[in-house]
Amino acid sequence: MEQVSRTRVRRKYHRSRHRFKEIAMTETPMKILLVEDEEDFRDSCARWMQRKGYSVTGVSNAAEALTQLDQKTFDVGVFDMNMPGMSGLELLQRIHQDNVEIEVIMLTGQGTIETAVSAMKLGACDFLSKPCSLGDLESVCLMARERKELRKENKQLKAVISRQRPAAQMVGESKAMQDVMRMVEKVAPTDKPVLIEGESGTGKEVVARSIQQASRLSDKPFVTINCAALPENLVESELFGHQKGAFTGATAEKPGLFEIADGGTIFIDEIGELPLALQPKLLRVLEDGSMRRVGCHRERTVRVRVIAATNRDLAAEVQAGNFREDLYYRINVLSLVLPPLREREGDIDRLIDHYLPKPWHVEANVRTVLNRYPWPGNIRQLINIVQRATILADNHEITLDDLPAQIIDFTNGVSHTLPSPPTSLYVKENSPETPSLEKQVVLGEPEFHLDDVARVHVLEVLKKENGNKASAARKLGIHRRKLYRLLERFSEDADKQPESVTTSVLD
Ligand SMILES: Nc1ncnc2c1ncn2[C@@H]1O[C@H](COP(=O)(O)OP(=O)(O)OP(=O)(O)O)[C@@H](O)[C@H]1O
Repeated sequence: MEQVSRTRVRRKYHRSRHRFKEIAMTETPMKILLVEDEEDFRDSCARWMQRKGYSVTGVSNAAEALTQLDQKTFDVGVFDMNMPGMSGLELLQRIHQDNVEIEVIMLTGQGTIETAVSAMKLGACDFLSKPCSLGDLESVCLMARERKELRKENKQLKAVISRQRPAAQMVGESKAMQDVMRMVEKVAPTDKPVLIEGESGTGKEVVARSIQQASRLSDKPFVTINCAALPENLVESELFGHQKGAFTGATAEKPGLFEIADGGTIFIDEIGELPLALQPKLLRVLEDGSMRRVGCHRERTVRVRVIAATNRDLAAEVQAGNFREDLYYRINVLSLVLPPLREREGDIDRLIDHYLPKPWHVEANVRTVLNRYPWPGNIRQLINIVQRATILADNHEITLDDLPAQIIDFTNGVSHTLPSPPTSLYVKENSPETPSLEKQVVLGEPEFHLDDVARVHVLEVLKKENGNKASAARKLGIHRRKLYRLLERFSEDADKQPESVTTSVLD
């Protein structure tokens, strides 16, 4: 037994010696609790480990060990099996009961299989038969410490994953939403990729979560990534992970979201923003589950269900050469199109009631106004307006005064002449005489363009934030990059407009 144990330790030691040395040098010094009643062995062992740069606390019995464990945290405990009073095994049992986070190595005098097996059953991560070389002891301590780090990382990842999984409640009884809910039920049980299309704020992520929760992978990880929220160069390492040293700043290896989601679901939001150069890599993982971390040659295989979302017209992006056609067909096996809020009859009131805290009330005329507004920012915008109103209003009653000017003005223009949203809106040139942007919305033209409503709203918010794009993006509930893109688009549109229809805020 002794021989087997030593050979095993040596083999592991030589295999990973180099790696452990690296860890030992780069991380905080390993903290070891050495519980050993033989004073000579304890002292020489502690001195040797300290010389190696580890922090060692040596005690002679289990009671002292428990006192130390009460006061400090340790990475690794080295417990002698046979000690007067409480044995090493009993000490191990005790710390197991108390949920102390420490990896334990048992030192056995006799080296019998039985004692080693009982120690492992009680949660020890390794054992060594005495007498043992200090080199072997160091090696098993380093392995134990690595195990502790991995456990910690695993816990953290699980915490991240569960935090990302709040209950997804889909409110909506309109015909349009009932159709969506039926589709969710249909697509959920398959493992096929799903593409969710819809304007910003229509609930694409909520629908993705509902699909995951109704699928057989509901108890497996659900991880999300928003391609628009990350700089291009980070998207790859977030999705696929990286090796240590793969790029400047990659100080440690890191698993990607595909590995974290292995066995579960990944939700790729704003997939239309995925850099073209990365698209073949996503295609591969969709085709056969194979992928490589950035900077690593080793191929890994994962099984992950992909749900993607976009608020762009992906088919048009394919036409424009911004999105690969083969990837488009791969992710578009099952697709769902979310209707904008203005097309969900009856849902605005339901959503107001859902997001309005008790005991708040909304005056009837406020509901009328909110039902007429076209909601370019969809449900997200409606939630913001409701929350804003509850901050401004008194006596738990929301009145017209508590709504933003752009919403009131919009409805004022239509209330007595048009029963539904106006047929056209556009922005006039901004001159010293012209009133605020929201007042420049001109109604009654032959066509209704939602883009123009969005432009007025976005520019108004930007103006209110004194041109500060970061805070305007926060106010709008969109990412800064999205705001830049919108401004770019508005600017292009403005170039195409007759000269009198430009927006000076863009300049
Ligand atoms: N059917 C719904 N019922 C209740 N709340 C909803 C519903 N759909 C969306 N929401 C809420 O609206 C907000 C926006 O939803 P979500 O983030 O899913 O939209 P999105 O389409 O993914 O937006 P983006 O394209 O900007 O990422 C969230 O707060 C979400 O909880």
